[in-house]
Amino acid sequence: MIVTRFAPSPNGHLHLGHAYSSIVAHDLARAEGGRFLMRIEDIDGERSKPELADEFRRDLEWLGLEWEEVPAQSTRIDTYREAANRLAEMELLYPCQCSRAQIAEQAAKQGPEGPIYPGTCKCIEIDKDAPVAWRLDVERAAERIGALEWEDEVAGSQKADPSVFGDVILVRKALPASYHLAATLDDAADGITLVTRGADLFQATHIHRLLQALLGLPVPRWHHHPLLLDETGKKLAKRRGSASLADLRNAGEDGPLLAKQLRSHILPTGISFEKA
Ligand SMILES: N[C@@H](CCC(=O)O)C(=O)O
Ligand SMILES: [Zn+2]
Repeated sequence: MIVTRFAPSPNGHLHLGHAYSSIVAHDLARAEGGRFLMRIEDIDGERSKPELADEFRRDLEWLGLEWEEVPAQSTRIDTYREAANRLAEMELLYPCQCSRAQIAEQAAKQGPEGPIYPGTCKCIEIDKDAPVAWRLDVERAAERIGALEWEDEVAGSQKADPSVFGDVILVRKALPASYHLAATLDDAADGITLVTRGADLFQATHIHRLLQALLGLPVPRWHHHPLLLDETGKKLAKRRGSASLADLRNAGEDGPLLAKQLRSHILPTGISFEKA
């Protein structure tokens, strides 16, 4: 059976892009008589605002979607810690105390999400009194596992290229896990068979595929859908003034009609799909 999910982070309001994403995931599951889950990804420290989760539920309901909600990430901290310990025992993690500024200074290469960390801390003694993040030694991990592939319903078969982000952080300073570790573990625990999300997370899948191999997790398929862009050609974001679903809902807009239009790729003026 097909199981999809919508996994919003409660650090800002949902906008049209999220509406589209949740509808795509919902419909892909429903078309096959499968299950559609919502998981609140609330381990972003002070950026997580738990009260937004309730707003998200009202937004999805307003769109006319039905879902099963699985436990939020904040209830799963032990499983993240356990997985990080296993990777540490495999000697695949190393501590890093660099600041963003230091990394930008050290980096020689740019990745999809900014400077690639050059591994400077691999052999450095850590300061026991200062916060530590744990990075995956990607080259070592990839060597141990060998070549990997993954399947995207939209883009086709992919050869995993886990080095795209350099040595990613798996355990953040003062936070139990990074997005990569938490989402990969949760998708497995939730029995997700089709990971559905925006194309902005396409590259992240290379890392997730490696983590699955390292941790012996089942391998789903992926569906990375096109993003919605605003009138300036940038992806929708509340901080750039994109209307939130809560605003539209409170203004009395018709949620099911909006859902129907998004399904037919009819977008409000100024909004467009990113070209693949
Ligand atoms: N929580 C992530 C999405 C994670 C995912 O779909 O893998 C976000 O809101 O951007
Ligand atoms: Zn470092």
